[in-house]
Amino acid sequence: MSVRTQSSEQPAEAVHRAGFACFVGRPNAGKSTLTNALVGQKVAITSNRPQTTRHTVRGIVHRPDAQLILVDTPGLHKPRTLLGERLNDVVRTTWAEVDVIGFCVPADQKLGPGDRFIAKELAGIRKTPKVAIVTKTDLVDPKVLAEQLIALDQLGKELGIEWAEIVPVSAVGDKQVGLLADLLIPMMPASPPLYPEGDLTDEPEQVMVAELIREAALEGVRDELPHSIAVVVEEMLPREDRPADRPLLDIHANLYIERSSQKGIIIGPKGKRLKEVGMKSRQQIEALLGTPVFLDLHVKIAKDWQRDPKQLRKLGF
Ligand SMILES: Nc1nc2c(ncn2[C@@H]2O[C@H](COP(=O)(O)OP(=O)(O)OP(=O)(O)O)[C@@H](O)[C@H]2O)c(=O)[nH]1
Repeated sequence: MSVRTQSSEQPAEAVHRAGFACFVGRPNAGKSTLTNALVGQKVAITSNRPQTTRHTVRGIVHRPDAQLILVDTPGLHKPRTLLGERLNDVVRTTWAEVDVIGFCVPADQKLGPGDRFIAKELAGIRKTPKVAIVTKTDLVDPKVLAEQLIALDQLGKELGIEWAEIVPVSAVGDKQVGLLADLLIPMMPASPPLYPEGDLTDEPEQVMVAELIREAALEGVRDELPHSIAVVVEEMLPREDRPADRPLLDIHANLYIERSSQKGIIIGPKGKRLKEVGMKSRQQIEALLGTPVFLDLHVKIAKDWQRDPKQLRKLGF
């Protein structure tokens, strides 16, 4: 077993490389946080609750000799609803298309049935190289980390997966994140840059804005409304008749819930909660887009949207 540490030397390469990598792992494994750390900016929303990520968000790591495009997929899980099935399809399609798959396992939790379920699926995808990544190494001592690295190595042998690398990282502690990029880049095909320099994501702005609103809306009510919130940005338009040095972007968004009984929770007493959601997400959107924003946010009921194909399509799934 070879485990990578910072001291490993990488041979210099003259050829430009560009390609796609995706991180997989059970919910809460730290995939979104790792994507953000690699890209150096918040592109995927994170939370301490599983299954936050619904959209395939790409982050782009730029190097003089390479572009590494990260595809952040939702966690693969046993489907209970139509939404669950769709999400799993998205995950498998992504796996078949990328140049390398990073299998993420948190250092602070023993390998469990959830990890095995995903690893077994991975074993079935023969062509794509796989890298095992132990995340959140800042949470454990070296002994526990070593045990986790060995467990991953053994899991690979048991299932017939040959890990191209086994890499421990801490996205929060910024340990070995750069090294991970160094290891993934040589696995990319020789290719000119696929995105303009400086682009960090190709996710449409409206989707990222919707995700920021959803993240703010979920805060504090996850227990009551675990997966019942969807957000659609209906319109984003620069306000007319504004002087060039004082632009304002008008954003109209709808926040969908499944039942009228959930409305009170989202809006809060005298609309206080919704106001806070609006204020908080507006600040994040302004930081993301670099322009002042007027956010017009409405709560709507889309009855049982997670089970209804028509509604799912409308909400972008
Ligand atoms: N201490 C520590 N916590 C981390 C690290 N990486 C992620 N976390 C935390 O772990 C939780 C889950 O992280 P996410 O990045 O949202 O996990 P995910 O795998 O994308 O989760 P899903 O979207 O549910 O699939 C969050 O509370 C993170 O702050 C790390 O390197 N160290």
